[in-house]
Amino acid sequence: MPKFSANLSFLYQDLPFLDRFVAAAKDGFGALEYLGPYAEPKEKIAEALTSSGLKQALFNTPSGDWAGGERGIACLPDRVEEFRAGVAQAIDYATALSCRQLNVISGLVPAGADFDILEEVLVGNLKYASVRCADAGIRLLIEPINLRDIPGFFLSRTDHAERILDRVGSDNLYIQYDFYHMQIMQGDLIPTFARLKDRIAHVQIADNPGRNEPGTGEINYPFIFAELDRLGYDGWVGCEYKPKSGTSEGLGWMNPYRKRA
Ligand SMILES: O=C(O)[C@H](O)C(=O)CO
Ligand SMILES: [Mg+2]
Repeated sequence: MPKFSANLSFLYQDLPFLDRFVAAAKDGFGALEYLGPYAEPKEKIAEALTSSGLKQALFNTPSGDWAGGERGIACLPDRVEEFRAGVAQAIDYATALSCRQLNVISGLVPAGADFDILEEVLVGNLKYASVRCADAGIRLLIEPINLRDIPGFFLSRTDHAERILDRVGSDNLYIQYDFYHMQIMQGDLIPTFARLKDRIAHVQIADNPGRNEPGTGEINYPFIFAELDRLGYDGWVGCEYKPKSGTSEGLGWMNPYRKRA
């Protein structure tokens, strides 16, 4: 049976951030995730997590000026120091929240930049971060993201993610496989997942087009959930979608997967 994690950067947007924790628990999620916890002190987040009774599945390492349009800094040559300081901050928060996974957002390709140099920087940063995370008992992940939603994003395909993993050469670096992004970029969702399953530590879902709830578009999620079970995936399934009309109201798709008392 799939285990669902509520992505609080997408769900419960009508509630203040820390109130989303209990709302997710009430709706039957087992864990939560979000872009980053850094706007709040870690003690406050730990308290909200404890009150909710949920697990912290994952969050991203600091990803630059998100509101200003940045989408990660890990491939940017002039941001290496900032990236590495961010890894320390992320590990500090993750340790306080008993969170065992951190995701790295690669960054946008700057105009005129040399792609090989950016890849070199990303590989160096991931070598550094995968060791720091391993020391703290945390898995490090990278996520390919579709180029329609984020034009110019550095990492958009699984074959590129595989090459990065090979080049980093760490047994503590994994792929975050977001079915929505991969439907847009590649299709062939389950064969690709099956081939890469030992390298995938976290999956995320949303339907396409629209990035709304499962069942609102072209992706056959009942089939995907059954395949995740059949293939022995036992990680969290991150619900990273834009609810069409209210988070709780739109959770009907989850009913077949709720544990029966
Ligand atoms: O947007 C996504 O798919 C991500 O998972 C993310 O964390 C930021 O872009
Ligand atoms: Mg995602």
